[in-house]
Amino acid sequence: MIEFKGVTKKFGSTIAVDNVTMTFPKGKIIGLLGPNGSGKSTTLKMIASLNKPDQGEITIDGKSPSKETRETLAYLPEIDYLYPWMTIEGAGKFMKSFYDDWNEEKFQSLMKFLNLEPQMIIKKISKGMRAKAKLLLVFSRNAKLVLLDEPLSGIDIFTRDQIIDTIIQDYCEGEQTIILSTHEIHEVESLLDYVVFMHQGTILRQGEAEDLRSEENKSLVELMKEVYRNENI
Ligand SMILES: Nc1ncnc2c1ncn2[C@@H]1O[C@H](COP(=O)(O)OP(=O)(O)OP(=O)(O)O)[C@@H](O)[C@H]1O
Repeated sequence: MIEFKGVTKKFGSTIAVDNVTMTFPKGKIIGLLGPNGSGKSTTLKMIASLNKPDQGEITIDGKSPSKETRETLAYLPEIDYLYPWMTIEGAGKFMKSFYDDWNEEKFQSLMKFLNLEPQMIIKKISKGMRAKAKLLLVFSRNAKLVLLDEPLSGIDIFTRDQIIDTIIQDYCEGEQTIILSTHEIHEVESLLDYVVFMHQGTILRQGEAEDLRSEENKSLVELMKEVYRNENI
């Protein structure tokens, strides 16, 4: 379980996350949803211990984000962080040297599933392939907590389906927690157990996807449109 208590993060005069108190439940696929600039990436970076809150406290199973918690989580950043000169296989070896939870068997089978080749060089492959390579490196670890920042951004619909299939392929409900940020909820609606709607650094609404759907008698896409319409977005 990840808890935020009065968490604020500022960049100069911009308040990226504004006094947020909330809980991300364990063992679920959680959608962190919201328009551009609502604070999704900053939230994920603070969980990944890449940014520190200016105020408040974050705990992951009772521990503050640190080098130790970072080693047990897998984080897919929005940016292209892969070394351009590396091959897919080389990138795998690189990650393997860092993480004890690396699963070589999973790496090999997922590489085939994603139609990636060991000798492909990162700088020579397409953007969609690089997105798949990033996902390959994240899901080749047996991490209990997976943070995916905009995994579908700029990816064509065929590759999107493959990425969604990868996310659910080995997902073990109750054991692994996946938090994924996106503003493209229609693509991931069927995947999500739990949703958090963010806007201007605050949480507008959160809850079990099923409960929200039945309470409101609406799909999450319709609900999201309504939530943000009320905020005049
Ligand atoms: N390193 C930074 N320096 C300055 N401002 C930042 C930095 N990171 C985020 N911000 C600002 O904080 C606010 C929240 O940004 P954040 O990237 O968390 O939002 P987001 O919901 O992930 O947006 P997007 O969907 O566009 O990725 C924005 O106004 C952004 O410009």
